[in-house]
Amino acid sequence: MKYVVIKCGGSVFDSLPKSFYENISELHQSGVWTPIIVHGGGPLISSMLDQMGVKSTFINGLRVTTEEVLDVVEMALSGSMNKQIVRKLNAVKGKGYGISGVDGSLLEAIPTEQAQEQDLGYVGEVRTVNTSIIENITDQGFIPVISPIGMDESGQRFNINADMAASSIAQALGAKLLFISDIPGIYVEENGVKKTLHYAGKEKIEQLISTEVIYGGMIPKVQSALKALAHSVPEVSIVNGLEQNSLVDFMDGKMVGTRISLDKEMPYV
Ligand SMILES: Nc1ncnc2c1ncn2[C@@H]1O[C@H](COP(=O)(O)OP(=O)(O)O)[C@@H](O)[C@H]1O
Ligand SMILES: CC(=O)N[C@@H](CCC(=O)OP(=O)(O)O)C(=O)O
Repeated sequence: MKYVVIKCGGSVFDSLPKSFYENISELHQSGVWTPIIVHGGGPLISSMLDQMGVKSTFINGLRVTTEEVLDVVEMALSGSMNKQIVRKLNAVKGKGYGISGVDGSLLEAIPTEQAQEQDLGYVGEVRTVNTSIIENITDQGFIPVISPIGMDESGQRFNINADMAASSIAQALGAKLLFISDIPGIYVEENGVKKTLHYAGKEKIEQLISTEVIYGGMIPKVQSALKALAHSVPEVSIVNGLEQNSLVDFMDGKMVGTRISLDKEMPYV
């Protein structure tokens, strides 16, 4: 089976058009590609924490996660966000099947190195993806919709950045990986003019992080993209979910958003 992991960012979720879900459903029905949705929900978590008067901070794009924050993260992601996406898919005759990384121990997690070094609390990364859970769902004709909460052997939950979770799932399946976000790709500024890169190689990305042109939530996104490419993921792009055909164009191999690569030069231009 040929999989494509579609990571849907919380930044753009509220604005995604119905056609976004129709495109995923049509892709699934075409029978060539099996989509898997991995979603975030950072803005919803932040607003729920705000309402509760709990302060929340980020270090290099990762949320410092106490036990109290973890409760809200799980509610927002595995409850609200996950079910909203399933409903939106099902409303266009897609066959969404919501599952959290905890269910069936889909995402076995360990604390990230950064969590240990910088006191991020319960921030995890994926150690193992139990792909049989995904295969069972897709074999039954469903589109898995996955929230990025992981668990270790002792039952401890971890908050996993959704870009990192999507990358790990794509690596485990050798799937294509598409990041849907609220920007048309990676921005750079040249002579005071902001432009979007159509292509970004590893060296360029490292330079953009070190010069802070890439910051915040874009850091784990590009790092996850590079890690995926180094581990059997054939293609990774970042696209704007608000552009009508971004998913279809990506699947057709057209130039859309920013294509990430390990190479300095774009391989096919
Ligand atoms: N160089 C850059 N180009 C584009 N966006 C960037 C860049 N550096 C940081 N960002 C920020 O990254 C955000 C996307 O990451 P994030 O907020 O985590 O979104 P998502 O919820 O879609 O994963 C953009 O909205 C933008 O504010
Ligand atoms: C550790 C960490 O930062 N986890 C993220 C999980 C959600 C997420 O990644 O959502 P987006 O894709 O919308 O950014 C968080 O708590 O916000």
